Amino acid sequence: MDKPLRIAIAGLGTVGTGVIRLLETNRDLLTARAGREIEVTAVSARDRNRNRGVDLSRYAWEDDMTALAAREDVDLVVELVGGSDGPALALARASLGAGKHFVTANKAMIAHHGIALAKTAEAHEAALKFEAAVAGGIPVVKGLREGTSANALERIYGILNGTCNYILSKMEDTGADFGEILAEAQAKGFAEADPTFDIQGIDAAHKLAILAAIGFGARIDFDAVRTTGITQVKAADIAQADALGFVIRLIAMADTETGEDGRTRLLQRVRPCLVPKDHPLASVDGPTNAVVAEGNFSGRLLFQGAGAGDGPTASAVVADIIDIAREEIGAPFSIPVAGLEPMPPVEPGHRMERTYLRFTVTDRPGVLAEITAAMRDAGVSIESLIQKGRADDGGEVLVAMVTHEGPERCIKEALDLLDGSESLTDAPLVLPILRD
Ligand SMILES: NC(=O)c1ccc[n+]([C@@H]2O[C@H](COP(=O)([O-])OP(=O)(O)OC[C@H]3O[C@@H](n4cnc5c(N)ncnc54)[C@H](O)[C@@H]3O)[C@@H](O)[C@H]2O)c1
Ligand SMILES: N[C@@H](CCO)C(=O)O
Ligand code: NA
Repeated sequence: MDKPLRIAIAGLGTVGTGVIRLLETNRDLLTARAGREIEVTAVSARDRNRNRGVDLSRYAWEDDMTALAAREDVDLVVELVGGSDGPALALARASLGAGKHFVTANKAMIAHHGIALAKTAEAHEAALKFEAAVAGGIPVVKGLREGTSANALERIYGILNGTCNYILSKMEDTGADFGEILAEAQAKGFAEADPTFDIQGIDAAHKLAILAAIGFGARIDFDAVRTTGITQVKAADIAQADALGFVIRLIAMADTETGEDGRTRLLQRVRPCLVPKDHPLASVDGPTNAVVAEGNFSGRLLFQGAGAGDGPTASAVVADIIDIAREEIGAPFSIPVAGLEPMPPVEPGHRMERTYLRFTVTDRPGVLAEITAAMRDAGVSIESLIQKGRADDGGEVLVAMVTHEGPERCIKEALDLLDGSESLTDAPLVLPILRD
């Protein structure tokens, strides 16, 4: 048998502790699959004395995690700290620069610095792997790098944030308020250290940018992801969507089109959408994630499973370690960095969509006429419209509508016409309807 693969782990929180537990529990099976032993030699985290329920006494401890990269007894560094910059990035640069393989669950860092890190990895013939960074335990990075590699992909889309999905599906089941469910998701260990990354859609945007790069051969462009989170979604919208035959999910989607200049353009967006109840993504509940990839020969593929949590995320981290033990290095984004194409973003105004719109308005005569006139003037055709009762106190009521399919820019024009209207008491909510 080959020499053991010697690894160091930085970060011993939810995921780091899960990795240690998995390496211990499945030791024999991992040795057989990897073809050699996987041996932890050193670890680093903020607090040496915290009780994590795992025995760390056999491993060397480094207070400064960057020191792991310089250790002679380390072949591979695993980063489970988080943060796009700071110590995680310093560790990635130092490790790859020293020719050590590098495995991470850090989507923020890969979304911002993945290309530069992949270049360093290539230059030093080291592996850079991040299966756990996207959709936790689901092997979707591998699925796109290997499973769909024979296809031109038409679309990649799915549910990439477990916290938002947990909140939305819990709101659906219980009618409970947003805030208290977010606290539950935090307690269960799904949420990011700063949960605004989850609820504002930023975490899903990090993951989408990574998948788009792999799936479309694009240079990662995180700044081009058009991102809307779930904070504006009310329990009333969920009930309304239900009555219309939909659920609400935070959907991340990327596709491409050819611009007038002949260049391939990339559209990446994260937004809450109405999902028809018979769509496979509608039954994805709780912290589960799901990714759909549509290949020109494979047809629609659905990857589904746990997108967060210690066990599933550890499973993805250790799968990457096994690949490296087997010397399956590969290009981090499927093709060498020089081959990744810079793809300018699509301006999506011409895209055709059906849309759900919700207005919170003052309950007085003429309000509905004002809204429908704006729709008419902007060329938006209304498929159905619901006004929720009368407010007893003459206060606010909710007006919801679903439009026929039309160019996205018309919706924007209608909202611009209503901008500043004294009838609207809250910003309107616009939710596209996911098409099959
Ligand atoms: N929790 C999940 O379900 C999940 C799923 C997929 C990916 N991730 C990613 O995995 C990474 C780790 O997430 P987590 O949930 O385990 O986080 P966590 O907060 O539970 O653990 C982070 C660990 O890093 C250490 N750490 C943080 N800052 C440090 C610093 N400046 N110096 C030294 N040590 C430091 C902490 O002490 C802790 O041990 C993040 O990049 C996260 O986005 C998490
Ligand atoms: N905060 C992330 C963790 C998994 O990446 C989520 O909720 O999906
Ligand atoms: Na994954």
